[in-house]
Amino acid sequence: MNHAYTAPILSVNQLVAAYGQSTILRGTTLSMQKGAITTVMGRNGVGKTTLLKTIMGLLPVQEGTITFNNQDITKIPSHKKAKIGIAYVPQGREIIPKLSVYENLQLGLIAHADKNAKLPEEEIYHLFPILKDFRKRAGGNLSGGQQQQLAIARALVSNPTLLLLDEPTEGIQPSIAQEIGSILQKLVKEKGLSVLLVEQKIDFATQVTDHYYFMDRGKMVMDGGAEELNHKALEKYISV
Ligand SMILES: Nc1ncnc2c1ncn2[C@@H]1O[C@H](COP(=O)(O)OP(=O)(O)OP(=O)(O)O)[C@@H](O)[C@H]1O
Repeated sequence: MNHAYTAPILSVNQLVAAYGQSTILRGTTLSMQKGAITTVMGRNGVGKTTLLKTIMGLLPVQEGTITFNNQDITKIPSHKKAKIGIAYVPQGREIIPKLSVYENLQLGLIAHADKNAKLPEEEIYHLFPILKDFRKRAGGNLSGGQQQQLAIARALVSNPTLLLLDEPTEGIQPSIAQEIGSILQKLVKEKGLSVLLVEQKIDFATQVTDHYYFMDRGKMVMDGGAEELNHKALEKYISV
């Protein structure tokens, strides 16, 4: 595997994690460069979501280590991980449907390290203008793409340096997906954010990623720079 990184923000080393008796991560190893987008690809059920959950501390690590900014965070619980700068946008977004857009955004403050922090409304609405127009609308009344933007915006409210993002393009229109891709690239470029993305769509991944990993049955089996993202090779793995 190619590990030409100089300053990893996140290193996952030989991670093993399970749901009860069912082992899903079987020695997963990954290294992420600061200020870049790293994408994990792979078929359904190979353990991509489980990897994000384990990094976030929602599933215990059985073996292996997770290092974030040179700090061993293997055993740190998820709420503490949020406070040290890791944010997680799960698959399905988890917008609270009855709360307004504004109230959903406020929930992001819970994870902020500074308990007196205020909602950075201007910054959020600059990135996601649609959320300003809809700030009083119930979250449940937004389209899938708008909910995804809200979920990312809410995660940014905690001021993370690492964003874990699970299939943001699932079920949304290609044009909105492209918009989300551009916003992610902007965040990386302007704020130095690092993004660990789980994604099944090769077109989206090639649009945004700096480095990719390909996962199969709980392990990384291939990785490389964006320019090496080979459609044919990946399609062979991705198509079931
Ligand atoms: N809460 C759970 N309890 C038991 N098994 C689970 C649980 N969640 C996921 N699994 C199983 O773990 C395996 C890996 O699931 P995971 O969601 O990590 O895969 P994935 O690569 O993200 O796929 P997808 O794209 O479908 O989300 C699957 O076989 C799944 O059925």
